Amino acid sequence: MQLDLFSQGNSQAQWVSITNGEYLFVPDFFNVEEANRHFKTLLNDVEWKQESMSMYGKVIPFPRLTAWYGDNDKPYSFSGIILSPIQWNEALLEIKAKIEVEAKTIFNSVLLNRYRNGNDSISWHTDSEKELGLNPIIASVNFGATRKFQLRHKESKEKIELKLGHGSLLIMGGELQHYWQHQVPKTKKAVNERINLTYRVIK
Ligand SMILES: O=C(O)CCC(=O)C(=O)O
Ligand SMILES: [Fe+2]
Repeated sequence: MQLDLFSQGNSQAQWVSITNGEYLFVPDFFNVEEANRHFKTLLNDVEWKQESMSMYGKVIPFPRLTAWYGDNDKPYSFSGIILSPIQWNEALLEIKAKIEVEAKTIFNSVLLNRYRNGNDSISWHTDSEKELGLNPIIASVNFGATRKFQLRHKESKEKIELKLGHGSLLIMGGELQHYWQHQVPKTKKAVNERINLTYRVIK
């Protein structure tokens, strides 16, 4: 098969077509030195918060730390909470510039999740808030521990599992957010911290 290098980003990864969506996975998008540097910087420099949500009159802390950065001040609603972005820092802009080439998309915000151990997780959901528009491109960057990322088709219940490791990039596109839910399940294995960044375009 002939690769059309000019129609691609800077890696040679291929988009994978699935029923009702597509994704591109680049396991070593950042080399180890870059990934180590970003991981350390993000652990220290990001204003990590313990957010919580109210359900049936109870306050339930999210099983992870979060932060929301971006270049506009449109508030963003997520899992029942409203987040206002903090202005970009240097590390987040450096990562943004690199993934924009691959995604052929200019992002204006990023949601960060910090999974402190195997007990931290994110349960089944779609990234289909109306601020993201139709068929959003979402670029997910991973540093630190490898965790399972699962996709599940809403109708057929088909499952796809990826292991998102240190320095990897996963871009989701097409109709994927409308037809597939995703999660990072808890694990009983001893796992170190992991940081995930999902770059998004808020309309
Ligand atoms: O941590 C991950 O890989 C996924 C995070 C996620 O799905 C989200 O922030 O919406
Ligand atoms: Fe998500």
